[in-house]
Amino acid sequence: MTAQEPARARPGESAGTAGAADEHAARFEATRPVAATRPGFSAAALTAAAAAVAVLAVAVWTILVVLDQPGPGLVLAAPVLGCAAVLGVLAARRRRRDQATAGLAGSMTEPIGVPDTTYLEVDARRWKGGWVGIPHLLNVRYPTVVDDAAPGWAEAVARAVHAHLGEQYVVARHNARDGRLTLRDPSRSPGPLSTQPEPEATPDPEPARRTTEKIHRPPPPGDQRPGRPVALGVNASGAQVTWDPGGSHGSLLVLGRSGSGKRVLLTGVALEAAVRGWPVWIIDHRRVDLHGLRDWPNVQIVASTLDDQIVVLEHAWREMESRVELVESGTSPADLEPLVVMVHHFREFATAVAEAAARADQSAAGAALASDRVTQLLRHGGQVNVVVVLSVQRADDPLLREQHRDDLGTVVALGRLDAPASSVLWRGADADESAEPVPGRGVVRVGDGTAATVQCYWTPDPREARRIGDEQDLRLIEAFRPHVVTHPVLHVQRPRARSDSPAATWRATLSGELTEGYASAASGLVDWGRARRTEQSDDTAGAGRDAGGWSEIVMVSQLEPGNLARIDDDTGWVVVEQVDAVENDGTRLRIQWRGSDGAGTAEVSRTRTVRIRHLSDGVY
Ligand SMILES: Nc1ncnc2c1ncn2[C@@H]1O[C@H](COP(=O)(O)OP(=O)(O)OP(=O)(O)O)[C@@H](O)[C@H]1O
Repeated sequence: MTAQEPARARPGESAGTAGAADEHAARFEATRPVAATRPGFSAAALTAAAAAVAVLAVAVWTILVVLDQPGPGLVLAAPVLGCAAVLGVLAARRRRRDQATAGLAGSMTEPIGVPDTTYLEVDARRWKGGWVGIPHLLNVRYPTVVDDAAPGWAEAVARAVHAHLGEQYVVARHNARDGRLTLRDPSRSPGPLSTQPEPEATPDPEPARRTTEKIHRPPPPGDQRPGRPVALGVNASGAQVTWDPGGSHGSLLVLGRSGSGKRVLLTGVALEAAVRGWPVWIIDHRRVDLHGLRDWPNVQIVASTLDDQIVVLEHAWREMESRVELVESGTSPADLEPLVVMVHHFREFATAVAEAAARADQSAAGAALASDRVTQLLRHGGQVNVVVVLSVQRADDPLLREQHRDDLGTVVALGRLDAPASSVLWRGADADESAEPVPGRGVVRVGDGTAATVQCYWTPDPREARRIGDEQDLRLIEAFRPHVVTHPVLHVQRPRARSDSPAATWRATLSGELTEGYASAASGLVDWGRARRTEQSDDTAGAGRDAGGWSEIVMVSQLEPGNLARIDDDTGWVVVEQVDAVENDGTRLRIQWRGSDGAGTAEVSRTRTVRIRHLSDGVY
């Protein structure tokens, strides 16, 4: 052990020398908790309260007897005495529970590795079974100098508690940095969450290292059952945690501060939805967070300007309304394909809409447009397969208030929550639930079910993955690329505003439409429709012909003979004739191409990106 290492405290171990033992004791001494903080009234406080109430009852009775009113005296004193008796009983139970907790702490000193129970704070909760009962949740604080890094340390503590109480416990959470361990009765763990590994779940070979490393999203199974739940991540025991968009808790709210992993989780959800063939509409309020999903097959639109975002939200709401009408006229909801509507940074978006409405002199209804639409989508969308996925940054967001709680479905809270937020979010039931501030680490809760820790899967942004060229990320992205585009790209078409006034612009925005294909004024990222139109305008005979089709960026390693590609600016658009490996160079490919000005060969890095064009046949 080096001088910097913390003392390894194991009762029963003989310290090498008296000096070392003293040093060890001194180090522990400094970590002794000042006073155990226990929630609720102490047994002494309850006893004192019982005595005070009993004295009050006797005093009331005595006064009324002196006033020659023994009957009313008895009527008044009896219930007060009853209260005193109840307080006395509670005090006695509290004392018994404190004794049981002290016994529990005693059973934990050895496996935890502290000299005695004064170094531990044991907060025992959810007592059930009999008058005193046994606690079903144990929050333990121990000194951070304890050596808790050994494999199986936390499980050994759980076993010791099991031996002491005869009730089995599992490790719900272990925060080594702050010296906190939470044990709970395993019967609480199952619930709506999938705590058993799904058949396709990839077992984590090194669970102990999960705290620090990315866990890559498992590739989609060959069998693309549309109803298959969406994987979110893994729980503390390595089992896959999933979200069922088609279930009764179909919407997903992702809560977390900046950098906690909201964008990464939303990217994963979008890819999972797209590979199932579901259309995905995205409102990306910060404009660039999810723009890597633009042009991704089945992601129909990533709206980045406020006007476009309002149109997308309006359309999602209209889509929901028309689906409701369909169901009313006899269509089975099961026949309605899921539509995933994602709003990243919902609160900022709603505030921006309210400000735009105020500038346009709109009524309160205009200002609340985003909140109202989202609330209605949350409330009714699930019944007609319009699935809402939202991200927000703050746990005190009005959306999380009590009146919306039943509509929220599945909630993933990433990172650490402060106690009041946690208590509001989990309705006080698991007020201690909060995850460590590790990116992607969170607590997930489905409806009113049990909250569980989750490490969300890492999902790369498709565009970033291509730019960086990380092999593993690129493989993952390719595994998720849908083979067939079942839902064409959409763009917003707005009527021209009658004037430049904010009110006219607002009205024009609200009557905007979502139209198939790319906008003619779109950026160079989506140039196929525009390029075709330009060529046709030169050729007057071709005017009015189909201008469908789109382009996308792919890696050179994805090029196939027959692709229409722009290998570089010199070649312009050419047809790929053959793609071969370069001898003795695994990093490059030889591409034979033919263009309008002749043919040629180019040796290009496998991971370089090129743009290819597709005709609008719906098939990649
Ligand atoms: N599941 C994850 N596994 C590993 N690393 C992650 C995970 N999620 C996020 N990260 C890391 O954290 C960084 C920030 O994540 P992300 O951009 O998703 O945060 P955010 O909550 O969307 O932030 P903001 O609110 O500022 O947009 C990522 O770039 C990545 O490095």
